[in-house]
Amino acid sequence: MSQHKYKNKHFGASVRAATQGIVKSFKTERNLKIDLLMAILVIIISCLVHISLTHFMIVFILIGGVISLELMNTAIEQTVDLVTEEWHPLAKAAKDMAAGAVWFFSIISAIIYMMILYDTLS
Ligand SMILES: Nc1ncnc2c1ncn2[C@@H]1O[C@H](COP(=O)(O)OP(=O)(O)OP(=O)(O)O)[C@@H](O)[C@H]1O
Repeated sequence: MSQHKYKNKHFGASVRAATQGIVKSFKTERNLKIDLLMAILVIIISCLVHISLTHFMIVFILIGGVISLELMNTAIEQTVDLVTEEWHPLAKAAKDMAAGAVWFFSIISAIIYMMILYDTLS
Protein backbone atom coordinates (compact mmCIF):
# COMPACT_ATOMS: atom_id res chain seq x y z
CA MET A 1 0.00 0.00 0.00
CA SER A 2 1.29 3.48 -0.92
CA GLN A 3 2.33 5.56 2.11
CA HIS A 4 3.27 8.87 0.45
CA LYS A 5 2.05 12.16 1.90
CA TYR A 6 -0.62 12.77 -0.80
CA LYS A 7 -2.53 9.55 -0.03
CA ASN A 8 -6.35 9.99 0.12
CA LYS A 9 -7.29 9.32 3.75
CA HIS A 10 -10.99 8.64 3.27
CA PHE A 11 -13.16 6.93 0.66
CA GLY A 12 -14.92 10.29 0.13
CA ALA A 13 -11.59 11.94 -0.73
CA SER A 14 -10.83 9.17 -3.26
CA VAL A 15 -14.24 9.62 -4.91
CA ARG A 16 -13.75 13.43 -5.01
CA ALA A 17 -10.30 13.05 -6.60
CA ALA A 18 -11.62 10.56 -9.17
CA THR A 19 -14.48 12.94 -10.02
CA GLN A 20 -12.00 15.82 -10.44
CA GLY A 21 -10.00 13.60 -12.83
CA ILE A 22 -13.10 12.87 -14.92
CA VAL A 23 -14.20 16.55 -15.00
CA LYS A 24 -10.70 17.76 -15.94
CA SER A 25 -10.41 15.18 -18.73
CA PHE A 26 -13.80 16.12 -20.19
CA LYS A 27 -12.82 19.83 -20.09
CA THR A 28 -9.44 19.37 -21.78
CA GLU A 29 -9.73 16.33 -24.08
CA ARG A 30 -11.46 16.86 -27.43
CA ASN A 31 -11.82 13.09 -27.98
CA LEU A 32 -13.78 12.69 -24.73
CA LYS A 33 -16.19 15.44 -25.82
CA ILE A 34 -16.67 13.59 -29.13
CA ASP A 35 -17.21 10.29 -27.23
CA LEU A 36 -19.83 11.94 -25.02
CA LEU A 37 -21.62 13.38 -28.05
CA MET A 38 -21.58 9.96 -29.77
CA ALA A 39 -22.89 8.31 -26.58
CA ILE A 40 -25.81 10.77 -26.40
CA LEU A 41 -26.55 10.19 -30.10
CA VAL A 42 -26.47 6.39 -29.64
CA ILE A 43 -28.82 6.60 -26.63
CA ILE A 44 -31.26 8.82 -28.56
CA ILE A 45 -31.25 6.45 -31.59
CA SER A 46 -31.66 3.46 -29.28
CA CYS A 47 -34.72 5.06 -27.65
CA LEU A 48 -36.21 5.96 -31.03
CA VAL A 49 -35.92 2.41 -32.41
CA HIS A 50 -36.90 0.82 -29.06
CA ILE A 51 -33.98 -1.56 -28.52
CA SER A 52 -34.57 -4.19 -25.81
CA LEU A 53 -33.48 -3.79 -22.16
CA THR A 54 -30.71 -6.38 -22.67
CA HIS A 55 -29.45 -4.46 -25.69
CA PHE A 56 -29.54 -1.24 -23.65
CA MET A 57 -27.38 -2.91 -20.99
CA ILE A 58 -24.85 -3.92 -23.67
CA VAL A 59 -24.89 -0.34 -25.06
CA PHE A 60 -24.13 1.06 -21.59
CA ILE A 61 -21.25 -1.40 -21.11
CA LEU A 62 -19.82 -0.34 -24.50
CA ILE A 63 -20.19 3.40 -23.74
CA GLY A 64 -18.63 2.88 -20.29
CA GLY A 65 -15.78 0.89 -21.83
CA VAL A 66 -14.94 3.50 -24.48
CA ILE A 67 -15.07 6.42 -22.02
CA SER A 68 -13.08 4.55 -19.35
CA LEU A 69 -10.41 3.60 -21.92
CA GLU A 70 -10.28 7.23 -23.11
CA LEU A 71 -9.70 8.34 -19.50
CA MET A 72 -6.85 5.79 -19.16
CA ASN A 73 -5.42 6.99 -22.49
CA THR A 74 -5.44 10.58 -21.17
CA ALA A 75 -3.75 9.45 -17.94
CA ILE A 76 -1.02 7.67 -19.93
CA GLU A 77 -0.49 10.75 -22.16
CA GLN A 78 -0.13 12.97 -19.08
CA THR A 79 2.28 10.52 -17.42
CA VAL A 80 4.43 10.30 -20.56
CA ASP A 81 4.51 14.12 -20.81
CA LEU A 82 5.53 14.28 -17.14
CA VAL A 83 8.47 11.92 -17.82
CA THR A 84 9.65 13.59 -21.04
CA GLU A 85 8.62 16.26 -23.50
CA GLU A 86 11.54 15.25 -25.73
CA TRP A 87 10.90 12.89 -28.66
CA HIS A 88 11.48 9.29 -27.51
CA PRO A 89 10.52 6.01 -29.24
CA LEU A 90 9.15 4.58 -25.96
CA ALA A 91 7.05 7.72 -25.37
CA LYS A 92 5.66 7.36 -28.89
CA ALA A 93 5.00 3.63 -28.39
CA ALA A 94 3.24 4.19 -25.04
CA LYS A 95 0.97 6.93 -26.43
CA ASP A 96 0.24 5.08 -29.68
CA MET A 97 -0.59 1.83 -27.84
CA ALA A 98 -2.89 3.62 -25.38
CA ALA A 99 -4.64 5.36 -28.28
CA GLY A 100 -4.77 1.98 -30.08
CA ALA A 101 -6.63 0.45 -27.13
CA VAL A 102 -9.33 3.13 -27.39
CA TRP A 103 -9.55 2.76 -31.16
CA PHE A 104 -9.75 -1.05 -31.00
CA PHE A 105 -12.56 -1.06 -28.43
CA SER A 106 -14.40 1.71 -30.32
CA ILE A 107 -14.41 -0.32 -33.55
CA ILE A 108 -15.63 -3.46 -31.75
CA SER A 109 -18.32 -1.31 -30.02
CA ALA A 110 -19.47 0.13 -33.36
CA ILE A 111 -19.74 -3.38 -34.87
CA ILE A 112 -21.75 -4.66 -31.88
CA TYR A 113 -24.06 -1.61 -32.04
CA MET A 114 -24.68 -2.24 -35.78
CA MET A 115 -25.62 -5.83 -34.87
CA ILE A 116 -28.02 -4.56 -32.19
CA LEU A 117 -29.67 -2.18 -34.69
CA TYR A 118 -29.88 -4.96 -37.31
CA ASP A 119 -31.45 -7.35 -34.79
CA THR A 120 -33.95 -4.71 -33.62
CA LEU A 121 -35.00 -3.46 -37.05
CA SER A 122 -35.17 -6.82 -38.89
N1 LIG B 1 7.47 12.44 -26.34
C1 LIG B 1 7.09 11.92 -27.50
N2 LIG B 1 7.95 11.20 -28.23
C2 LIG B 1 7.59 10.64 -29.42
N3 LIG B 1 6.38 10.76 -29.96
C3 LIG B 1 5.45 11.45 -29.28
C4 LIG B 1 5.76 12.09 -28.03
N4 LIG B 1 4.63 12.72 -27.59
C5 LIG B 1 3.69 12.49 -28.52
N5 LIG B 1 4.16 11.72 -29.53
C6 LIG B 1 3.42 11.29 -30.74
O1 LIG B 1 2.52 12.33 -31.09
C7 LIG B 1 1.17 11.83 -31.06
C8 LIG B 1 0.27 12.89 -30.46
O2 LIG B 1 0.63 13.07 -29.11
P1 LIG B 1 -0.29 13.90 -28.10
O3 LIG B 1 0.33 13.86 -26.75
O4 LIG B 1 -0.58 15.23 -28.69
O5 LIG B 1 -1.57 13.02 -28.06
P2 LIG B 1 -3.03 13.40 -28.57
O6 LIG B 1 -2.99 14.03 -29.92
O7 LIG B 1 -3.72 14.10 -27.46
O8 LIG B 1 -3.56 11.91 -28.71
P3 LIG B 1 -5.02 11.44 -29.04
O9 LIG B 1 -5.01 11.12 -30.50
O10 LIG B 1 -5.23 10.22 -28.18
O11 LIG B 1 -5.90 12.59 -28.66
C9 LIG B 1 1.21 10.54 -30.23
O12 LIG B 1 0.22 9.65 -30.68
C10 LIG B 1 2.61 10.03 -30.49
O13 LIG B 1 2.65 9.25 -31.69
